[in-house]
Amino acid sequence: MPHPRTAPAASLPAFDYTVFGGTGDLALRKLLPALYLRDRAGQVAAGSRIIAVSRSALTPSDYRAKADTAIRRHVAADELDEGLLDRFLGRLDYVSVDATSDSGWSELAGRLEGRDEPVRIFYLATSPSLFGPICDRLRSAGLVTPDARVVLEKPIGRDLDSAREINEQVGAVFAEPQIYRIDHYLGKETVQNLLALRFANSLFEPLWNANHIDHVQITVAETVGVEGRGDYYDHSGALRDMVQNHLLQLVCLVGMECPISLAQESVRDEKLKVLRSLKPIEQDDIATCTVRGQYRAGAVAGGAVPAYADEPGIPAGSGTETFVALKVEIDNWRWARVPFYLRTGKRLPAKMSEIVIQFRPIPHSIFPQTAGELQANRLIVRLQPDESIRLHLMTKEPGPGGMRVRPAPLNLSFAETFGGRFPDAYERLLMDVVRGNPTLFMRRDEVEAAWQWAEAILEGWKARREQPKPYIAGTWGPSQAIALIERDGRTWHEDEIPSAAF
Ligand SMILES: NC(=O)C1=CN([C@@H]2O[C@H](COP(=O)(O)OP(=O)(O)OC[C@H]3O[C@@H](n4cnc5c(N)ncnc54)[C@H](OP(=O)(O)O)[C@@H]3O)[C@@H](O)[C@H]2O)C=CC1
Ligand SMILES: O=C1O[C@H](COP(=O)(O)O)[C@@H](O)[C@H](O)[C@H]1O
Repeated sequence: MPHPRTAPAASLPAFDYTVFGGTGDLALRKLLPALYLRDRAGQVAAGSRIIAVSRSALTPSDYRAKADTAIRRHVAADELDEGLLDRFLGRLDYVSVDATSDSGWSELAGRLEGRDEPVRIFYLATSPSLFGPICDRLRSAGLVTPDARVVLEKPIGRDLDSAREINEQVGAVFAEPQIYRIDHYLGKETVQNLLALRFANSLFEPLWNANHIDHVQITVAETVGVEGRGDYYDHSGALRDMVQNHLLQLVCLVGMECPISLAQESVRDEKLKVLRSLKPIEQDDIATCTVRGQYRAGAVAGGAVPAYADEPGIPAGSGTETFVALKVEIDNWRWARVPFYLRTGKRLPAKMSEIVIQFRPIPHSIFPQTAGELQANRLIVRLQPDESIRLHLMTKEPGPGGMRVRPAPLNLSFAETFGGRFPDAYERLLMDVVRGNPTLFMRRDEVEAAWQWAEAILEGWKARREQPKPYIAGTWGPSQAIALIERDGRTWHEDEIPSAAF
């Protein structure tokens, strides 16, 4: 019987969310559905507005029609309610503004004038090259009030220098506490639960170190290809798109010390220490600690899919990686010589993200060989789908006939325990901005520390002219990724992949 979820829809202040890039894929597919769902949950205060902005010449009612279509497409049918959708659409407005010219700014200012009460938020869902120009013009238009907030979508740059430049440009207009850099993985329920698992239980923390943990695996696997974002993706690749941000944030949450509280700076301070302790992967380590891959044509979920090179928007002969596997070390007392094996890729056999904590074997066995093979304990945190936490323990096989042991899981399934739907990451994060809580957003120093570490890998690949190794779509990446972990006498955890995880 699921435990009833009791979270009340906390009352939040009214807001004016100005969404630059309001006609783009991100706004229509993620942001509007998330705001609609929060409105449906009763969290959007009366008088709140969403002002979409882009260059397209649309009237507010054209935009509402676009939003209506997008919400109907991207929100589950049982969460659509005609009355609530109408109310939500009534909160939407649209202004045509060009971020790179004077066009439209006075109209936008007119929309926000006299609205001192609601929380003023600017969400920049545009190319990062527009972040600086948009902030400059917001300032010139007199729209940056002391309490205004700005939300920056990833990617924040494509290397350390460009990230610094963007941070400088935005920082010249907004103070750091006003800046919310999104990493949507931090908004996922199961990712936040890592804090609860580690620091709301006394069971694991004494064992959470190099004395008891043999290694950690983090897999973020996707079945999709580049989904019409070929132009962006080909300039990015898996290391920039997924590792520099999402996977490193997961490493931080697994690896960090207990923060002194959940207060915003405490958590971010601890994550920063992990990022700064990451052992640099130098050029000489590239061959043993990294694998780049690119998918060839194959089959995913029973359907044929083209090679990356044949996806729309991908130039012939592209050397961009769609898969990365890494062996990473955190150079500190807690994690000395404990490898963190990371892998992520597109067109893999399943959509599945999980963290595996592999404990060390027992120091001495009292069991005869006939009892069966003793396997070391393993904690598996399934982030998505089928969110769960499983602890593999050695257990006596019931029945007479001597002692036989085998591994069996203690299984905490989120769906069975809590029931209901889990809010999408954007729902949580968009409301945290309204709340003024930046804990689940990245601070400038975190982003830059992550780039500094990731950049060494990019430079190593460049210096060695490392071409991506081919893998067939629908497989777990190039064979070199298997070798990366097997060289150390370990294997990737792949035995509990749900067949329906597409
Ligand atoms: N789509 C996704 O799932 C994700 C996207 N991101 C990032 O978010 C950003 C936006 O992505 P996405 O929505 O996919 O991109 P799109 O290309 O779909 O949208 C870009 C938006 O920016 C607007 N725009 C472009 N130039 C200007 C300008 N000069 N002035 C004002 N508006 C402008 C476009 O409208 P118009 O042409 O009418 O001006 C459009 O609304 C990118 O940096 C992307 O990497 C991050 C995570 C996920
Ligand atoms: O940020 C990104 O994340 C998505 C994967 O997110 P998920 O929530 O579906 O796991 C990825 O497809 C995209 O390329 C990347 O930009």
